[in-house]
Amino acid sequence: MVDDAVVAGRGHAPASLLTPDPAPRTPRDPAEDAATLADLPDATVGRLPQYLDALSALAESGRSTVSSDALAAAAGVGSATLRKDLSHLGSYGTRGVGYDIATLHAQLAGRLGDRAGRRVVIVGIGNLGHALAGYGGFASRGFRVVGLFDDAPDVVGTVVTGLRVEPVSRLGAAVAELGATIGVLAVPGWAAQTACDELVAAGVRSVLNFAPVALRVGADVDVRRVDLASELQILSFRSRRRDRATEAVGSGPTAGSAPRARSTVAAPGPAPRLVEEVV
Ligand SMILES: NC(=O)c1ccc[n+]([C@@H]2O[C@H](COP(=O)([O-])OP(=O)(O)OC[C@H]3O[C@@H](n4cnc5c(N)ncnc54)[C@H](O)[C@@H]3O)[C@@H](O)[C@H]2O)c1
Repeated sequence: MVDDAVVAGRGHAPASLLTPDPAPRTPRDPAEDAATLADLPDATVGRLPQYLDALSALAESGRSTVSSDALAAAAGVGSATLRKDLSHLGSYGTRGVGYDIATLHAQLAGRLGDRAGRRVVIVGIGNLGHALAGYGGFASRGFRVVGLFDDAPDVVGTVVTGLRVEPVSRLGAAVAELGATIGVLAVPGWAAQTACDELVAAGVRSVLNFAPVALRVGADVDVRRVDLASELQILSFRSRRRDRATEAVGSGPTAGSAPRARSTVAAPGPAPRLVEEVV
């Protein structure tokens, strides 16, 4: 039997900002809620975790309010972007005071759904599965890892961060028993489609896929793929493009009347950017 344990660990949100689980749900008008969520641009949703991290850090430093400029700087986005994002959520702050950190944190966390203590199962408990099972960042965002699954006989039955690894044949029954709504795939690429199909058959509609393959799913299933190798490739490409642009500036017609040697270091780099893209 799988223990219903919260994986403990280092958290991003200070205790004062964490909502206990199960959390009291604020009564809302479901129709209004659905409309608000549907209207929220994906790019805004993608930045909400950055705002949450920044608010947590500000709360940890003892602050109770923050200006939009300071919050934007802490989150690494432009002020106009932050104000626009928060206006989608109906958060405008108070002139001269800014935003109340605890209130805004609760509002953003609620919009992202982490007040519901959403339950996560991980399929594939190898190197990555182990690391994910012990990742404190899930718990601090209100996600509970409630089930671990694998198909290797030497892995099934072992205990990882307090949870006993179950055979994938138990997935269907266990997902229902555990109330899991999110599945994390940490299996090899060749096994990912089958494992995904098993998750979907078990009733899971949200899948975080770490395997380096594109998964085929129905329209009612949401898959997010995390691929660190691709991110490295993109960084590498951008670095090459930056170097080429620097070279072009150094050797172009506006570079001066005297012929210049091509150089990759002559031109000053762009001003440091605060924006850090989330993988
Ligand atoms: N996205 C990323 O940035 C990133 C980083 C590291 C690894 N990965 C990917 O994550 C996956 C796991 O990597 P790893 O290093 O942990 O591999 P691993 O070999 O250590 O672990 C894979 C685990 O999956 C299990 N497994 C295989 N088929 C299964 C199935 N059908 N059902 C259930 N369990 C099954 C294996 O028994 C094993 O325990 C790979 O696809 C790898 O490419 C992605």
